[in-house]
Amino acid sequence: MSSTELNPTHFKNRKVTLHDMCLRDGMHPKRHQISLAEMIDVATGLDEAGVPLIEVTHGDGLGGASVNYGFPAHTDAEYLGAVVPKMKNAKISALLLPGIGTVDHLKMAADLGVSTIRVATHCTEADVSEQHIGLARQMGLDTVGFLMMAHMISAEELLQQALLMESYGANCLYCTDSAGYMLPHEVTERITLLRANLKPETELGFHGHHNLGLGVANSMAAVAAGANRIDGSAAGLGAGAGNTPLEVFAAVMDRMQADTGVNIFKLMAVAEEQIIPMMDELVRVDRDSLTLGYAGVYSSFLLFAKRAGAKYGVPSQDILLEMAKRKAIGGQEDLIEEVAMEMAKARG
Ligand SMILES: C[C@H](O)CC(=O)C(=O)O
Ligand SMILES: [Mn+2]
Repeated sequence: MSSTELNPTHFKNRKVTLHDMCLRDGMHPKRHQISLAEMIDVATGLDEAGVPLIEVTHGDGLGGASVNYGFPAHTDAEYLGAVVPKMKNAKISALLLPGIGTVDHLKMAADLGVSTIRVATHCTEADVSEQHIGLARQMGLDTVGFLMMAHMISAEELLQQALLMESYGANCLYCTDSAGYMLPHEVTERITLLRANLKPETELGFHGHHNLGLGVANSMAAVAAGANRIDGSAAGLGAGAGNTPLEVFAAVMDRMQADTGVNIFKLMAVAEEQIIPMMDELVRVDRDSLTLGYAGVYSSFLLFAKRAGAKYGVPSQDILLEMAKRKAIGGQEDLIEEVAMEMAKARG
Protein backbone atom coordinates (compact mmCIF):
# COMPACT_ATOMS: atom_id res chain seq x y z
CA MET A 1 0.00 0.00 0.00
CA SER A 2 1.38 3.39 -0.85
CA SER A 3 0.67 6.45 1.26
CA THR A 4 -0.89 8.05 -1.84
CA GLU A 5 -3.78 5.62 -1.35
CA LEU A 6 -5.09 7.19 1.83
CA ASN A 7 -8.70 7.14 0.72
CA PRO A 8 -11.80 5.97 2.63
CA THR A 9 -11.66 2.46 1.12
CA HIS A 10 -8.89 1.56 3.56
CA PHE A 11 -10.69 2.96 6.61
CA LYS A 12 -14.43 2.37 6.18
CA ASN A 13 -15.82 0.45 9.19
CA ARG A 14 -12.30 -0.30 10.45
CA LYS A 15 -12.13 -0.51 14.25
CA VAL A 16 -9.37 1.80 15.49
CA THR A 17 -8.47 1.87 19.19
CA LEU A 18 -7.36 5.33 20.30
CA HIS A 19 -4.87 5.46 23.16
CA ASP A 20 -4.41 8.80 24.89
CA MET A 21 -0.93 9.82 26.02
CA CYS A 22 -1.41 13.23 27.63
CA LEU A 23 -1.10 11.86 31.18
CA ARG A 24 2.15 10.01 30.39
CA ASP A 25 3.97 11.45 27.33
CA GLY A 26 2.41 14.78 28.37
CA MET A 27 4.34 14.50 31.61
CA HIS A 28 7.52 15.48 29.68
CA PRO A 29 6.46 19.06 28.79
CA LYS A 30 4.88 19.31 32.26
CA ARG A 31 8.21 18.33 33.83
CA HIS A 32 6.28 15.45 35.45
CA GLN A 33 4.34 17.94 37.60
CA ILE A 34 0.74 17.06 36.72
CA SER A 35 -1.34 17.18 39.91
CA LEU A 36 -3.59 14.37 41.09
CA ALA A 37 -6.66 16.59 40.54
CA GLU A 38 -5.56 17.31 36.93
CA MET A 39 -4.94 13.59 36.31
CA ILE A 40 -8.42 12.70 37.57
CA ASP A 41 -10.17 15.55 35.70
CA VAL A 42 -8.46 14.86 32.38
CA ALA A 43 -8.87 11.08 32.61
CA THR A 44 -12.55 11.51 33.52
CA GLY A 45 -13.06 13.85 30.54
CA LEU A 46 -11.37 11.37 28.19
CA ASP A 47 -13.44 8.51 29.63
CA GLU A 48 -16.65 10.48 29.06
CA ALA A 49 -15.53 11.20 25.49
CA GLY A 50 -15.29 7.44 24.93
CA VAL A 51 -11.49 7.17 24.70
CA PRO A 52 -10.97 3.48 25.48
CA LEU A 53 -7.34 3.52 26.69
CA ILE A 54 -5.47 6.15 28.71
CA GLU A 55 -1.82 5.94 29.76
CA VAL A 56 -0.82 7.16 33.22
CA THR A 57 2.69 7.21 34.71
CA HIS A 58 5.84 9.27 34.95
CA GLY A 59 6.86 10.39 31.43
CA ASP A 60 9.60 7.76 31.35
CA GLY A 61 7.28 5.07 32.62
CA LEU A 62 7.00 3.23 35.92
CA GLY A 63 9.95 3.98 38.19
CA GLY A 64 11.01 7.00 36.13
CA ALA A 65 11.32 9.24 39.22
CA SER A 66 15.06 9.97 39.38
CA VAL A 67 17.78 12.59 39.02
CA ASN A 68 18.30 11.52 35.40
CA TYR A 69 14.66 11.72 34.28
CA GLY A 70 13.13 14.14 36.81
CA PHE A 71 11.12 13.84 39.98
CA PRO A 72 7.33 13.88 39.55
CA ALA A 73 4.75 15.65 41.72
CA HIS A 74 3.41 12.22 42.82
CA THR A 75 4.44 8.61 42.69
CA ASP A 76 3.16 6.26 39.99
CA ALA A 77 1.17 4.44 42.68
CA GLU A 78 -0.49 7.70 43.74
CA TYR A 79 -1.40 8.61 40.15
CA LEU A 80 -2.73 5.15 39.30
CA GLY A 81 -4.51 4.78 42.63
CA ALA A 82 -6.27 8.10 42.04
CA VAL A 83 -7.28 7.56 38.40
CA VAL A 84 -8.16 3.87 37.99
CA PRO A 85 -11.17 3.80 40.38
CA LYS A 86 -12.72 6.85 38.66
CA MET A 87 -12.94 5.22 35.22
CA LYS A 88 -16.37 4.13 34.01
CA ASN A 89 -15.35 2.54 30.70
CA ALA A 90 -11.78 3.54 29.89
CA LYS A 91 -8.92 1.20 30.75
CA ILE A 92 -5.63 2.47 32.07
CA SER A 93 -2.24 1.50 30.71
CA ALA A 94 1.24 1.88 32.16
CA LEU A 95 4.53 2.17 30.29
CA LEU A 96 7.56 0.26 31.55
CA LEU A 97 11.14 0.57 30.30
CA PRO A 98 13.14 -2.42 31.57
CA GLY A 99 16.06 -1.05 33.58
CA ILE A 100 14.00 1.93 34.75
CA GLY A 101 10.89 0.02 35.79
CA THR A 102 11.16 -3.35 37.49
CA VAL A 103 9.03 -6.44 37.88
CA ASP A 104 7.89 -5.04 41.24
CA HIS A 105 6.63 -1.89 39.52
CA LEU A 106 4.73 -4.07 37.06
CA LYS A 107 3.08 -6.03 39.90
CA MET A 108 2.21 -2.79 41.70
CA ALA A 109 0.53 -1.39 38.56
CA ALA A 110 -1.43 -4.61 38.03
CA ASP A 111 -2.54 -4.60 41.69
CA LEU A 112 -3.82 -1.05 41.20
CA GLY A 113 -6.00 -2.15 38.28
CA VAL A 114 -3.94 -1.33 35.19
CA SER A 115 -5.19 -3.42 32.24
CA THR A 116 -2.35 -2.85 29.78
CA ILE A 117 1.40 -2.97 30.22
CA ARG A 118 3.52 -1.50 27.45
CA VAL A 119 7.09 -2.72 27.65
CA ALA A 120 9.31 -0.22 25.84
CA THR A 121 12.85 -0.74 24.60
CA HIS A 122 15.12 0.99 22.11
CA CYS A 123 14.31 -0.51 18.71
CA THR A 124 17.40 -2.76 18.69
CA GLU A 125 17.09 -3.98 22.30
CA ALA A 126 13.95 -6.12 22.35
CA ASP A 127 15.83 -8.91 24.13
CA VAL A 128 15.82 -6.98 27.43
CA SER A 129 12.01 -7.14 27.50
CA GLU A 130 11.61 -10.92 27.82
CA GLN A 131 11.08 -11.05 31.58
CA HIS A 132 8.63 -8.14 31.73
CA ILE A 133 6.59 -9.17 28.70
CA GLY A 134 6.52 -12.79 29.89
CA LEU A 135 5.29 -11.83 33.35
CA ALA A 136 2.69 -9.35 32.13
CA ARG A 137 1.23 -11.95 29.78
CA GLN A 138 1.29 -14.59 32.50
CA MET A 139 -0.68 -12.18 34.69
CA GLY A 140 -3.33 -11.96 31.96
CA LEU A 141 -2.60 -8.34 31.10
CA ASP A 142 -2.94 -6.82 27.65
CA THR A 143 0.78 -6.87 26.85
CA VAL A 144 2.33 -4.52 24.34
CA GLY A 145 5.86 -4.42 22.95
CA PHE A 146 6.85 -0.82 22.23
CA LEU A 147 9.88 -0.40 19.95
CA MET A 148 11.19 3.15 20.33
CA MET A 149 13.16 5.28 17.83
CA ALA A 150 11.98 2.93 15.10
CA HIS A 151 13.31 5.25 12.38
CA MET A 152 16.88 4.25 13.27
CA ILE A 153 16.63 0.77 11.77
CA SER A 154 15.23 -0.73 8.60
CA ALA A 155 11.78 -2.29 8.37
CA GLU A 156 13.41 -5.75 8.21
CA GLU A 157 15.44 -5.13 11.38
CA LEU A 158 12.34 -3.80 13.14
CA LEU A 159 10.49 -6.96 12.18
CA GLN A 160 13.20 -9.14 13.79
CA GLN A 161 12.86 -7.21 17.06
CA ALA A 162 9.06 -7.36 16.90
CA LEU A 163 9.20 -11.13 16.35
CA LEU A 164 11.28 -11.43 19.54
CA MET A 165 8.72 -9.48 21.56
CA GLU A 166 5.89 -11.52 20.06
CA SER A 167 7.73 -14.73 20.99
CA TYR A 168 7.97 -13.49 24.62
CA GLY A 169 4.17 -13.11 24.71
CA ALA A 170 3.33 -9.59 23.48
CA ASN A 171 -0.17 -9.53 21.94
CA CYS A 172 0.39 -6.13 20.35
CA LEU A 173 3.49 -4.55 18.78
CA TYR A 174 4.18 -0.86 18.33
CA CYS A 175 6.23 1.00 15.79
CA THR A 176 7.23 4.05 17.83
CA ASP A 177 8.38 7.21 16.07
CA SER A 178 9.94 8.73 19.20
CA ALA A 179 11.74 11.44 17.21
CA GLY A 180 8.80 12.37 14.98
CA TYR A 181 11.21 11.78 12.09
CA MET A 182 9.29 9.32 9.94
CA LEU A 183 7.56 10.14 6.70
CA PRO A 184 4.31 8.39 5.77
CA HIS A 185 5.95 5.97 3.31
CA GLU A 186 8.39 4.86 6.03
CA VAL A 187 5.49 4.12 8.37
CA THR A 188 3.70 2.25 5.59
CA GLU A 189 6.79 0.14 4.89
CA ARG A 190 7.29 -0.84 8.53
CA ILE A 191 3.65 -1.59 9.38
CA THR A 192 3.12 -3.50 6.13
CA LEU A 193 6.09 -5.76 6.86
CA LEU A 194 5.03 -6.32 10.48
CA ARG A 195 1.46 -7.12 9.37
CA ALA A 196 2.67 -9.62 6.80
CA ASN A 197 4.97 -11.49 9.19
CA LEU A 198 3.53 -11.35 12.73
CA LYS A 199 0.69 -13.64 13.80
CA PRO A 200 -2.67 -12.51 12.37
CA GLU A 201 -4.04 -12.14 15.93
CA THR A 202 -1.15 -9.89 17.04
CA GLU A 203 -2.35 -6.31 17.06
CA LEU A 204 -0.26 -3.48 15.63
CA GLY A 205 0.07 0.07 16.90
CA PHE A 206 1.73 3.33 15.92
CA HIS A 207 2.95 6.05 18.28
CA GLY A 208 3.77 9.32 16.54
CA HIS A 209 5.32 12.65 17.45
CA HIS A 210 4.25 15.75 15.56
CA ASN A 211 7.72 17.30 15.11
CA LEU A 212 7.41 17.42 11.31
CA GLY A 213 3.68 18.10 11.51
CA LEU A 214 3.03 14.55 10.28
CA GLY A 215 1.47 12.90 13.35
CA VAL A 216 -1.97 12.59 11.75
CA ALA A 217 -0.72 11.63 8.26
CA ASN A 218 1.66 9.02 9.67
CA SER A 219 -1.07 7.54 11.87
CA MET A 220 -3.36 7.34 8.82
CA ALA A 221 -0.60 5.55 6.92
CA ALA A 222 -0.26 3.13 9.84
CA VAL A 223 -3.99 2.31 9.88
CA ALA A 224 -4.10 1.92 6.10
CA ALA A 225 -1.20 -0.56 6.32
CA GLY A 226 -2.84 -2.65 9.06
CA ALA A 227 -2.37 -0.99 12.47
CA ASN A 228 -5.44 -0.92 14.70
CA ARG A 229 -4.14 0.97 17.75
CA ILE A 230 -3.11 4.59 17.46
CA ASP A 231 -1.54 6.72 20.17
CA GLY A 232 -2.16 10.43 20.40
CA SER A 233 -2.72 13.12 22.99
CA ALA A 234 -5.57 15.51 23.45
CA ALA A 235 -4.25 18.85 22.13
CA GLY A 236 -1.03 16.97 21.38
CA LEU A 237 0.33 17.28 24.94
CA GLY A 238 3.51 15.22 24.71
CA ALA A 239 7.27 15.43 24.26
CA GLY A 240 8.76 17.59 21.48
CA ALA A 241 6.04 19.14 19.33
CA GLY A 242 3.73 16.70 21.08
CA ASN A 243 2.04 13.48 20.05
CA THR A 244 -0.45 13.07 17.23
CA PRO A 245 -3.26 15.43 18.31
CA LEU A 246 -5.90 12.87 19.23
CA GLU A 247 -8.99 15.01 18.59
CA VAL A 248 -7.70 15.83 15.10
CA PHE A 249 -6.96 12.20 14.32
CA ALA A 250 -10.39 11.16 15.69
CA ALA A 251 -12.10 13.74 13.48
CA VAL A 252 -10.17 12.50 10.42
CA MET A 253 -11.10 8.89 11.23
CA ASP A 254 -14.73 9.99 11.49
CA ARG A 255 -14.55 11.53 8.02
CA MET A 256 -12.93 8.33 6.75
CA GLN A 257 -15.83 6.37 8.29
CA ALA A 258 -13.56 4.36 10.56
CA ASP A 259 -14.98 3.34 13.93
CA THR A 260 -13.17 4.79 16.95
CA GLY A 261 -16.20 4.85 19.27
CA VAL A 262 -15.15 8.34 20.39
CA ASN A 263 -17.39 11.40 20.69
CA ILE A 264 -15.21 13.86 18.82
CA PHE A 265 -16.93 16.96 20.20
CA LYS A 266 -16.37 15.83 23.79
CA LEU A 267 -12.76 15.03 22.93
CA MET A 268 -12.34 18.48 21.35
CA ALA A 269 -13.69 19.98 24.59
CA VAL A 270 -11.10 18.08 26.69
CA ALA A 271 -8.34 19.37 24.40
CA GLU A 272 -9.55 22.95 24.35
CA GLU A 273 -10.86 23.43 27.88
CA GLN A 274 -8.66 21.14 29.95
CA ILE A 275 -5.35 20.46 28.21
CA ILE A 276 -4.53 23.83 26.60
CA PRO A 277 -4.92 25.69 29.93
CA MET A 278 -2.66 23.09 31.59
CA MET A 279 0.27 23.71 29.23
CA ASP A 280 3.24 25.54 30.76
CA GLU A 281 4.24 26.57 27.23
CA LEU A 282 2.28 25.94 24.06
CA VAL A 283 3.32 22.53 22.72
CA ARG A 284 3.90 23.21 19.02
CA VAL A 285 6.25 22.87 16.09
CA ASP A 286 8.93 25.51 16.72
CA ARG A 287 12.62 25.72 15.84
CA ASP A 288 13.76 23.21 18.47
CA SER A 289 10.96 20.69 18.11
CA LEU A 290 11.22 20.85 14.32
CA THR A 291 14.94 20.15 14.70
CA LEU A 292 14.08 16.97 16.63
CA GLY A 293 11.96 15.76 13.72
CA TYR A 294 14.32 16.92 11.01
CA ALA A 295 17.44 15.39 12.56
CA GLY A 296 15.85 12.34 14.26
CA VAL A 297 16.39 13.21 17.93
CA TYR A 298 14.51 11.60 20.84
CA SER A 299 11.64 13.98 21.64
CA SER A 300 12.12 13.84 25.42
CA PHE A 301 15.54 15.53 24.98
CA LEU A 302 13.87 18.86 24.17
CA LEU A 303 13.59 20.38 27.64
CA PHE A 304 16.97 18.96 28.70
CA ALA A 305 18.59 20.72 25.72
CA LYS A 306 16.77 23.99 26.48
CA ARG A 307 17.95 23.86 30.12
CA ALA A 308 21.55 22.96 29.23
CA GLY A 309 21.58 25.60 26.48
CA ALA A 310 20.50 28.30 28.91
CA LYS A 311 23.03 27.13 31.52
CA TYR A 312 26.06 27.04 29.19
CA GLY A 313 25.11 29.77 26.72
CA VAL A 314 24.85 27.41 23.73
CA PRO A 315 21.84 27.41 21.35
CA SER A 316 19.62 24.44 22.20
CA GLN A 317 19.23 23.73 18.48
CA ASP A 318 23.02 23.17 18.22
CA ILE A 319 22.92 20.78 21.18
CA LEU A 320 20.10 18.80 19.57
CA LEU A 321 21.96 18.60 16.26
CA GLU A 322 25.04 17.30 18.09
CA MET A 323 22.89 14.68 19.86
CA ALA A 324 21.68 13.59 16.41
CA LYS A 325 25.27 13.37 15.16
CA ARG A 326 26.14 11.13 18.11
CA LYS A 327 23.06 8.97 17.44
CA ALA A 328 21.99 9.40 21.08
CA ILE A 329 19.00 7.39 22.27
CA GLY A 330 16.56 7.45 25.20
CA GLY A 331 18.40 6.96 28.48
CA GLN A 332 21.29 9.21 27.43
CA GLU A 333 19.73 12.36 28.90
CA ASP A 334 22.89 12.98 30.97
CA LEU A 335 24.94 13.28 27.75
CA ILE A 336 23.08 16.50 26.93
CA GLU A 337 24.77 18.47 29.70
CA GLU A 338 28.15 17.01 28.73
CA VAL A 339 27.63 18.03 25.09
CA ALA A 340 26.56 21.56 26.09
CA MET A 341 29.62 21.90 28.33
CA GLU A 342 31.98 20.71 25.57
CA MET A 343 30.38 23.08 23.05
CA ALA A 344 30.65 26.03 25.42
CA LYS A 345 34.31 25.21 26.06
CA ALA A 346 35.10 24.82 22.36
CA ARG A 347 33.42 28.16 21.64
CA GLY A 348 35.44 29.88 24.36
C1 LIG B 1 9.93 7.09 27.41
C2 LIG B 1 9.45 7.71 26.12
O1 LIG B 1 8.87 8.96 26.39
C3 LIG B 1 8.53 6.76 25.39
C4 LIG B 1 7.87 7.39 24.22
O2 LIG B 1 6.75 7.88 24.32
C5 LIG B 1 8.57 7.49 22.95
O3 LIG B 1 9.63 6.87 22.77
O4 LIG B 1 8.06 8.22 22.08
MN1 LIG C 1 6.38 9.41 22.84
